[in-house]
Amino acid sequence: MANIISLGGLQVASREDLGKALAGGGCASSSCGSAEGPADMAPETWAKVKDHPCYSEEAHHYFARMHVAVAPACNIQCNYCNRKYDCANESRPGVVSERLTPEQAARKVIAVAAEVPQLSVLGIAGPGDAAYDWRKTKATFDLVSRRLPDIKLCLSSNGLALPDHVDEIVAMNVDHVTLTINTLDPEVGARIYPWVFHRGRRHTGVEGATILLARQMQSLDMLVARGVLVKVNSVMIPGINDAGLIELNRVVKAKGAFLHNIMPLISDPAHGTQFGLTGQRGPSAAELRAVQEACSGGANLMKHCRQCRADAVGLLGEDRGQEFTLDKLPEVVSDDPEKRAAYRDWVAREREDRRAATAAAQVAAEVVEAPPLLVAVCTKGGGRINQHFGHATEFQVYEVDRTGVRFVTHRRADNYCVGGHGDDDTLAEVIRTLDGVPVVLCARIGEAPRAKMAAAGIEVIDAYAQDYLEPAISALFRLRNAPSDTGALSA
Ligand SMILES: C[S@@+](CC[C@H](N)C(=O)[O-])C[C@H]1O[C@@H](n2cnc3c(N)ncnc32)[C@H](O)[C@@H]1O
Ligand code: SF4
Repeated sequence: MANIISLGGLQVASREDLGKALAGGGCASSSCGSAEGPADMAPETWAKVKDHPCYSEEAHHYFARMHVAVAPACNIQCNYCNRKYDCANESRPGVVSERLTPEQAARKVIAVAAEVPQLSVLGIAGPGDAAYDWRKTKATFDLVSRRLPDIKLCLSSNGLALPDHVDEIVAMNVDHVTLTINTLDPEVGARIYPWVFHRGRRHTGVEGATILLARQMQSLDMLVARGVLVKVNSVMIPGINDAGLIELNRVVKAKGAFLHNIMPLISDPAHGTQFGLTGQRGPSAAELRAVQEACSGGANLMKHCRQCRADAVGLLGEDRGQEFTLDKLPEVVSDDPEKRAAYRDWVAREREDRRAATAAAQVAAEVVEAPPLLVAVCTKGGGRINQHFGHATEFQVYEVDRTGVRFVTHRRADNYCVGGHGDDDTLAEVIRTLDGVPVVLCARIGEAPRAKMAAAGIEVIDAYAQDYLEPAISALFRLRNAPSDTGALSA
């Protein structure tokens, strides 16, 4: 088993086989395109983010992250958070199946790294606060970095305790930190944070929110000054902090944040949070998108966040955490860095091909005069249309026009197909999920669900099976809007 590589259910014996298995068709490997990253990003920054699934949308098609639940304690209370330590079935931040000691966590990371060659990042995102529960965070990072020096370390914090540990964070080579900052206004903060605990005292209301905000700004400044890439998370809470998010985006950009992740409040009475119990709703997809669009020109936005659990394992959008619970870990774990190195090598060549194919398709699409089109794709990784429609638990939505193909968002849907049989209720849920998206690209679909989708006004196309996402979407756009004299690709 030492050389087996698995990706999204595929198991292959070598890097070459992995390429073939994922590619099916599409481009052959070549060395065209540029490995330097996006034109507007310094090469040294690209080197830090190119394999980080949260910091690069492109990377999230190839690389996996894992969180270990070593930091249960928290120094503030957020009205949207209820941490659960033994919960297997809720998929939201702050929830884990089991808390781990640093030693258990290190054993788990080594076991996952040996099984999942896509693993590139270890994050500590609670379930409490990684900077407040610092001793355990640091012990875990120390153990893991000694055994797995190629795995990037990152952490997530509300910022209150973080200034006390910035120098240790830098010394440990943690070059990605997520700070949650929900508002610049302490009056608004008082409606989100009932209390904060700082320097041995509990502070409530505007006083607590003022202390928290000052420490968050200090954390951001200190991290940026030391060259750490900062992602700012903001939870969008309609009627409470939404009006201030555009200004917040402007300010964190001015202070040097690398990314801003405006994410929807998850609120359900069953979660037992204060907001869930008082009926505070989360934003609709349209409300979230409107704020994100209004932020254009400000800090770059992360739009591919899956708001994962504090013990998530795998590619974003898949959670393999239950495969790696403590009871399933071998007593003695050994690493296989060769497998990860081979995988990264393969990804580098794949990315070159994908970029070259995207650039060629873009040139062809530039002639088209047509309004933008939204296209959903079914993918299980690798940047390709390689998933059966009935196996998709989420759809990735792109917008295409003559200027190019842009990732917009993902939309979750229940898996309607179990054992090859469609279920009408779940198909109806998929149709609701895809509201406003007229086309889906997938690897395969049965005739019955295709007809039902068509009756709902959504065309599902499997003619681009195994192709890279962007070139396929460009080709479709061109086909739909082909100038009459040029003809078009056929789908
Ligand atoms: C569980 S926290 C752990 C890290 C740290 N304590 C913090 O708050 O940044 C991870 C992220 O989940 C977010 N989060 C927690 N509960 C949420 C909810 N109900 N809806 C949306 N985001 C939530 C937090 O705001 C934070 O950005
Ligand atoms: S700071 Fe993080 S862990 Fe603490 S209550 Fe808020 S969301 Fe939960």
